[in-house]
Amino acid sequence: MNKIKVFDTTLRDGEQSPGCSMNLSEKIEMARQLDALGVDIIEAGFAIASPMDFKSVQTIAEVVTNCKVASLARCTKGDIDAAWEAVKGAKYPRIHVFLATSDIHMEYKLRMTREQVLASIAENVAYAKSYCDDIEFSAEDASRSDPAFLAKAYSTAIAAGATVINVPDTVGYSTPQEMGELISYLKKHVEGVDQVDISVHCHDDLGMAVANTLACVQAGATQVECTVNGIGERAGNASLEEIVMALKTRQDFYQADTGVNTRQIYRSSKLLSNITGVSVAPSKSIVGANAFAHESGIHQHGVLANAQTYEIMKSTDVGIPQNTMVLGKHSGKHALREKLESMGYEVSDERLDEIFVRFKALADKKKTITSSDLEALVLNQRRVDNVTYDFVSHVVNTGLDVPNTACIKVKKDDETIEEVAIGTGPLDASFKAINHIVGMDVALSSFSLSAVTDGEDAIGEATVKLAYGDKTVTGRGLSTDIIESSIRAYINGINKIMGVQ
Ligand SMILES: CC(=O)SCCNC(=O)CCNC(=O)[C@H](O)C(C)(C)COP(=O)(O)OP(=O)(O)OC[C@H]1O[C@@H](n2cnc3c(N)ncnc32)[C@H](O)[C@@H]1OP(=O)(O)O
Ligand SMILES: CC(C)C(=O)C(=O)O
Repeated sequence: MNKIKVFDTTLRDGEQSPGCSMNLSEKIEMARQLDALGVDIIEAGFAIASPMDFKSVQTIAEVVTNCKVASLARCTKGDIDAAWEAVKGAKYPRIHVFLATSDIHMEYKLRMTREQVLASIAENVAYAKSYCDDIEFSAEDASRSDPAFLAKAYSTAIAAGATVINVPDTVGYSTPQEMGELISYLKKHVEGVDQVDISVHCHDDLGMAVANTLACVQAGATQVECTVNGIGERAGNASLEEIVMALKTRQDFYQADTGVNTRQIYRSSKLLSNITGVSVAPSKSIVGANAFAHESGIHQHGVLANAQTYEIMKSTDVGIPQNTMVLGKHSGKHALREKLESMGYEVSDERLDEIFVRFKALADKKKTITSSDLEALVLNQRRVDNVTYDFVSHVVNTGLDVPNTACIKVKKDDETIEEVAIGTGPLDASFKAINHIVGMDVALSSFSLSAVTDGEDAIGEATVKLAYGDKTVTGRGLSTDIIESSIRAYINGINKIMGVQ
């Protein structure tokens, strides 16, 4: 089994992501979490970039106890001095020196010839080495560089003292096959390559950062550079959680693993989202809200029988306490029964069928059904067990300066009865129409409405007190539509009066 070192650059490349800037205390909190996560190296920042960046690299170097702490530096003495000043207090300091090697970067950005670039690498890597044993050299835009020249650049860096050579796909241009082939090529053509770690740093512009990273591992890379939640410049960096879990889950294929404590993955992801205010997409691999959630009935049935039917990882392995069964319009009876039982409701098959019908009707209106929705459904089902009148539909016309009218349709036995009434408001009109249907002069003595579940599509519960002769009953109704829940409550009350009679 090959041990792959994890170089986390959430606090440097990750922070270069627009909207992901962190202040000093946030960076320290995140660094402590990365330490607990068990990454091998934390790139804490780019010390020359600003006094705050310098201070955060310096403080992180002091507080982190297990991992190496690196600072980025251009090939300039000033950058390297700042990087060393910032990391020198670390238990295991590293200076990360970089210079671009692609023709386009050298010509337009650096305005340097190939010879000048090689000379700068030799000089600056040696200068960094005069401070620190552990030196990483990155050839920026390596994947778009001439491979022969790239090999020379890395050979020069190793000769000057580099202990890690990093191969960035800076603009996320490469394919997995190309990246794998590049690593194989460098293993053959870089002098001294056997004495150093080969690292890979991929960006996600074409959505291939993780695939590219894994292809490099297959080809012999021994360090992977990545960020929590995949944050980073433009479309982001390779995501730490995806690489780590791919290696763990497919050890049979990659024959490699990391030293990351995967149970800290979810906590790290959450902390970063809380700090930056940038949340991950629900469908994001490993840490997205839906990564271990099942809504469709066929999948839920499978998972209840054996989680491995639809889960290739255990949620607990990434620190998510359990997988979730989301009840919604695609769910089936197996999951509904399981949920009801977990809430303490033992239901017969017949009763489950009844609840299931109402559940599906509600799920068509509401995106997800929560425990309190379900509770409301079950309890309401009990209340209407002895039904005389069954609500079918309503049409209400209401507005300012127009007559409020309601047309209510109910079922009694096999007969459908419909009545129209005018009232002072939509509910008064509806209740009058119901009174016409049942042929009784029932009086409404009180009415209240409350939300029993949360969110935009919350269920409203209407409660009515109805008086008829010497009888007073309470009726309740539930719906995401408050007029419907009021009508249901009124009909529920009427049914109770009929029951008492
Ligand atoms: C691929 C990557 O992620 S690389 C890291 C990118 N991250 C960042 O840039 C974030 C932090 N950066 C900064 O705060 C600023 O860019 C600083 C402080 C580093 C430099 O700021 P400035 O001095 O104003 O330069 P500016 O950013 O405008 O331009 C970059 C300069 O660095 C030079 N440069 C770029 N890379 C390197 C390198 N590896 N080695 C030496 N010089 C380099 C450029 O040629 C340019 O030089 P010039 O000023 O002589 O034209
Ligand atoms: C500095 C290097 C490693 C980098 O961030 C890149 O090339 O993307």
